Amino acid sequence: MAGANGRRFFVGGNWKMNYSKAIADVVNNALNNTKDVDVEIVCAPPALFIKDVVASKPAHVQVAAQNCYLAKDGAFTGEISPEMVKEAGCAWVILGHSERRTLFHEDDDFLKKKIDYVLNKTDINVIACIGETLQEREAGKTNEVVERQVKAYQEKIANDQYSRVVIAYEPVWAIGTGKVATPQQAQDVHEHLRQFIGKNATADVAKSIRIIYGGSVNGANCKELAQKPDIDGFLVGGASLKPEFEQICKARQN
Ligand SMILES: O=C[C@H](O)COP(=O)(O)O
Repeated sequence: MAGANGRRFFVGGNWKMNYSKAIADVVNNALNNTKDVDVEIVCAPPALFIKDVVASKPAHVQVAAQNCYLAKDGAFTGEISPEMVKEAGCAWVILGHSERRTLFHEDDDFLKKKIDYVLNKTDINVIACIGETLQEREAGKTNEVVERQVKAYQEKIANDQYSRVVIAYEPVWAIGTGKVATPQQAQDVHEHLRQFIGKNATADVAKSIRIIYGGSVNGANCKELAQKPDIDGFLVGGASLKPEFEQICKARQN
C-alpha cells in the first residue's frame, strides 16, 4: 500500500562487506517484527551470502545485490551478472554506491551502461545511488553534482521503467561518519531532485519516484527524517545490521 503521497516507504539495508550467521540472526529477528508494517524492505548482503539470506529471511523482506556487471556471462573475473543476481533470488540491485564510485572508480558513463543493461535485459529493480562529497557541498555544488549523476541514469530510464527505480541520495560526507544530514538538508536536495527528475521525464514520474536518504541513519534520527515530505525511505549501512533496524523500518509508523 502506498502512503498519502502515493509513494510506499522503502528501507534498504546495505550490509556492505559484513556477514556472519550472528549478524543475519540479528537482522532476521529485527525484521520479524515488521511483518505488519506498510514498508518495502530490502536487504543487501555480500554476494556470496545472498542465497543464505534468501533462505532465512522473513517472507515479506526482499533481497538485493550490492553491485553487478553489465553482461550475462563471460570473461569478467570477479564480477557477477544481473542474471546471476536474479537466479540467486534478488529482486533488486544497488548501483553507483559512493564506495563503488570512489574506491572502484565507477563513473557516470559506466553506471549509465549498467542501469541500461539491468532495466532492459532483466526485470531486476534498481536502487540508483548519487551524492556529493563534503568538498562539493562546501563549494556550493551539491545540486550540480546530484543533477549530473541522476541525469546519467535518466538517459537510460524509459518513462515506464521509473517504477523499477529508487533513487538513493547519499551525501558522501554523511556515510559511516555519524554526521547525518539534517532533515531539512536532505529534504532540500530531495525536493530539488524530484523537480529535476520531472523535467527529464514527466510530472507523473516526478510525483511517483521514490527518493530515499542514506548516511548515518539510525534508530534515533530516522523518525524526524521520515516526516519530511520528499524523503520516501532510507538506505542504511551500519544500523541495518543492528536491532535498531526495526525502528528504522517503522520510522513512518511510530
Ligand atoms: O548504503 C548505505 C550508506 O552508505 C549509508 O551507510 P551508513 O548508514 O553506515 O552511514
